[in-house]
Amino acid sequence: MKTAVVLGTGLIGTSVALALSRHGVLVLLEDRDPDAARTAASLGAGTVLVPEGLEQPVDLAILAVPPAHVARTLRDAQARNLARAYTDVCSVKGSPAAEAASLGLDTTGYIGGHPLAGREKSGPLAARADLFEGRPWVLTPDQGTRRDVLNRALELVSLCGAVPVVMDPVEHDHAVALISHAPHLVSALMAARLEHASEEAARIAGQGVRDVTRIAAGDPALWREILTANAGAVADVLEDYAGDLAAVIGSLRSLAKEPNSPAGEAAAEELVARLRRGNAGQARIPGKHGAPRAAYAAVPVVIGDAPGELARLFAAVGAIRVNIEDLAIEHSPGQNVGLVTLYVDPDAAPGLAAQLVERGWTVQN
Ligand SMILES: NC(=O)C1=CN([C@@H]2O[C@H](COP(=O)(O)OP(=O)(O)OC[C@H]3O[C@@H](n4cnc5c(N)ncnc54)[C@H](O)[C@@H]3O)[C@@H](O)[C@H]2O)C=CC1
Ligand SMILES: O=C(O)C(=O)Cc1ccc(O)cc1
Repeated sequence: MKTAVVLGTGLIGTSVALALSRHGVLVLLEDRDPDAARTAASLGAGTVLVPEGLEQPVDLAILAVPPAHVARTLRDAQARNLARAYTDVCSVKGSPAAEAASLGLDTTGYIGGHPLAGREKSGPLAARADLFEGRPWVLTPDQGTRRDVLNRALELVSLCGAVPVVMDPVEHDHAVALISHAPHLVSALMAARLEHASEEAARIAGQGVRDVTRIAAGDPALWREILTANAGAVADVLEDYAGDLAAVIGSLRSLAKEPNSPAGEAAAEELVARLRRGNAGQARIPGKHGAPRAAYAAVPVVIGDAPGELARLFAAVGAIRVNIEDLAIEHSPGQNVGLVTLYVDPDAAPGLAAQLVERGWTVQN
């Protein structure tokens, strides 16, 4: 790919443009908000497209606009003969394709796309060239999609460092309802419980509540569009969730009323069964770069809140010659220690823990 146009230079469009520019692709930028395109250009994402600026169609146009704008942006771009192939990055795939068909557009030159990577921030200033590195990128070709269009989209995915996954649009929308859209709402509803929390409660917030609510910081205007475009599938997931929630509340009420009775015991068992199903579901989430989650052993190490502590720990693990496969850091402001959980080969874990203790580190059991 030598040339591309990015239409919509927000978080995702600018991230794509940065990745392509770094690979030497000449990228032209356009946004209905001229400031967004200028900002993206100033970040090194490409050059602002001027109306008379295109002598011939570019190799690929990437539509990175909100869901309800995809089909109309495709119509306008095709009318301007902007590109030889078109794709989008929208979080839903069924409705833009249906709208494109109903507008009578040339859908042979268009392939739906969706990078499964994002941030809870919007706009070009939140963009990152490496946002898609190792992440799945769904493509939804249909029987009419031209082979050169599919290949161009595959090249885009590869230049962004992502992993292509081919899916049917309807199957995609059900999948993202489960793994992205319903979780977003659950996160938002949980975070909303904190709106009127006392100062004291907010101050002691730890890593768990941060993990559960991180995506609740997303842009409500964009999420309104995503949820509108996938409302039925998201409602299906949340209906099942509501059933579980009602059962859990029932168990907790029994426990609160008579914890030491047979009924309380049954309620506790019921809760544990649901927590175990949570363990099982969580274990289905693939590890880094989409690889199957390996059974790593966790070695939790307490570190002091001082500059260079993390580097000192890594150097110690390196000297013990153990590879860190994954890492989690728990740190709550106001506390003078943090907990670093090192995930390592299970065979190496006991030796690593013992040697770290020998070197003066505190390893939790
Ligand atoms: N935010 C996220 O984490 C992810 C978003 N997506 C999808 O990427 C697309 C863009 O989302 P973000 O970059 O997050 O939003 P954003 O709000 O950061 O950027 C959207 C940009 O599109 C521009 N725009 C809106 N309508 C336009 C039109 N008709 N013509 C030209 N420009 C127009 C806006 O001015 C804005 O600069 C959406 O379809 C979203 O579903 C996909 C993966 C992750
Ligand atoms: O922030 C995160 O972890 C996300 O998962 C963001 C995200 C939002 C919307 C998408 O269509 C894809 C990814």
